[in-house]
Amino acid sequence: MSSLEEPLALDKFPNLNNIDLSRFSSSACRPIREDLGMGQCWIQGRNCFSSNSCEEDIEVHDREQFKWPRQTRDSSQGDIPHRRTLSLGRNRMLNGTISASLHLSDCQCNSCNYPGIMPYKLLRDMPKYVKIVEVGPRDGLQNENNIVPTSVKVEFVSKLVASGLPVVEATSFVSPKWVPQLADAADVMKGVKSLEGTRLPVLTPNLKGFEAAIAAGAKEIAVFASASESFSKSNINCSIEESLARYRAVTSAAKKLSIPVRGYVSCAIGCPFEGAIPPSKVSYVAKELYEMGCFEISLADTIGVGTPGSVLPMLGAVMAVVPVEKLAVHFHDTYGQSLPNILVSLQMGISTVDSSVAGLGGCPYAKGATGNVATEDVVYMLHGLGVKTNVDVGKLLLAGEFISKHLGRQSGSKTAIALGRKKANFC
Ligand SMILES: CC(C)(COP(=O)([O-])OP(=O)([O-])OC[C@H]1O[C@@H](n2cnc3c(N)ncnc32)[C@H](O)[C@@H]1OP(=O)([O-])[O-])[C@@H](O)C(=O)NCCC(=O)NCCSC(=O)C[C@@](C)(O)CC(=O)[O-]
Repeated sequence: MSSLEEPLALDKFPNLNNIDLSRFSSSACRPIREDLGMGQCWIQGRNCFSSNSCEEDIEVHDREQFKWPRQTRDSSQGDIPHRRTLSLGRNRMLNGTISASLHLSDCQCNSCNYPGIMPYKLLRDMPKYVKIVEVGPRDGLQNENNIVPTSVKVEFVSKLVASGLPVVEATSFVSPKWVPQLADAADVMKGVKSLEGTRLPVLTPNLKGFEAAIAAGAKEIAVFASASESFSKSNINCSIEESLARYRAVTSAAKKLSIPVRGYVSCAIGCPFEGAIPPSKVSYVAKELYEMGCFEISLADTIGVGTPGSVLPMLGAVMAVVPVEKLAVHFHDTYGQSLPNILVSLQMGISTVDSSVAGLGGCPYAKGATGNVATEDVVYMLHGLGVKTNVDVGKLLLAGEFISKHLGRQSGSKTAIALGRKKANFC
């Protein structure tokens, strides 16, 4: 049996912490100081002594004016136990696009210009912890043709909570005429409100929804605007400006009750009606939501058309107006681009990721969009990178298995399918 076919114990996910990255480096550039004749090179370090001095390069970069503010993380301000320092990274705007040039230690001198530097360059800025916002019970079930019984929804949320997910979006207080799948929101809240250890926000499109959510026991809510006029009209029957006015009323009512409000920006990359959405439109809506009091802004690729090439400029534009530690990303997997998009988002400093167990999801008002990126796949990637999530993978798989069984179809998570196959082989 080859090593790839051997069962991978859940606590033994491939982890970059266990990989000796130095084996990727050229013998001429080792992770220790060496006199190489031409000078000295220290692959991890900030120093390079040679006639083509790296220190000169570093000084030049240090003096560069950043075109958008590079926010530093402060673990005392939030739940992200990770501190990022400016000395480890920089971003540059070149010809209107983002150059994610991650390290001051990138060395252009003759003796250091080796591909071996890449693993450090790309992975050193990874957050130590990523907060996963599970949206399956809301984004997932809002798009199902068959209405899922309330008792199944309650058990589904309970299983997700048991897996250690820090946030599970439980349901939506929207018009039942618009989304009949979630018409039982108040009953779902009744069933889950005693669950402890996980935040259980709900979506509210207006004051009516907010009041109903609070009456049902919600302790946290989310509002959802769009960067596309046409999608705003289609999804919530009003213009972007009208929606922002509604959300100001909601955030102001929430503030009086000390209810935290999360804000979504839908169509952050593309719109099913308008096509590509300019980053400036996304940053405008994100800034408005942030300024009205949303504690976190989730940037949603509603129809899943983004690639790292379009996600980076969008993030760059938003990071100019909203601190990076207040941002989350929300990818649908229509073109299979979610994981690379998440990876570049982490490299840009984002450490909150929305996902949906079993890859459930989609918006009834965004035709052609498929499910969200599967939580199992995100967790597998993060754990593989050595990033903590506090999620128990075994229990997460059980939650995914539970809902997939109920819906009568295979999970949309590649990780769940692969690990399920392994389990079956060894039973
Ligand atoms: C916003 C509205 C209500 C406007 O809908 P409207 O028809 O313009 O509303 P209205 O104010 O004219 O009221 C019409 C009726 O709806 C009732 N109503 C009004 N508000 C509520 C409420 N909150 N809860 C329950 N009922 C409500 C209201 O009382 C009235 O009842 P009637 O007098 O006819 O009996 C409607 O368009 C709606 O509910 N839209 C929600 C659509 C939705 O949930 N879409 C999916 C979620 S967003 C999403 O998926 C994107 C996201 C977040 O996942 C990120 C991403 O991937 O992009």
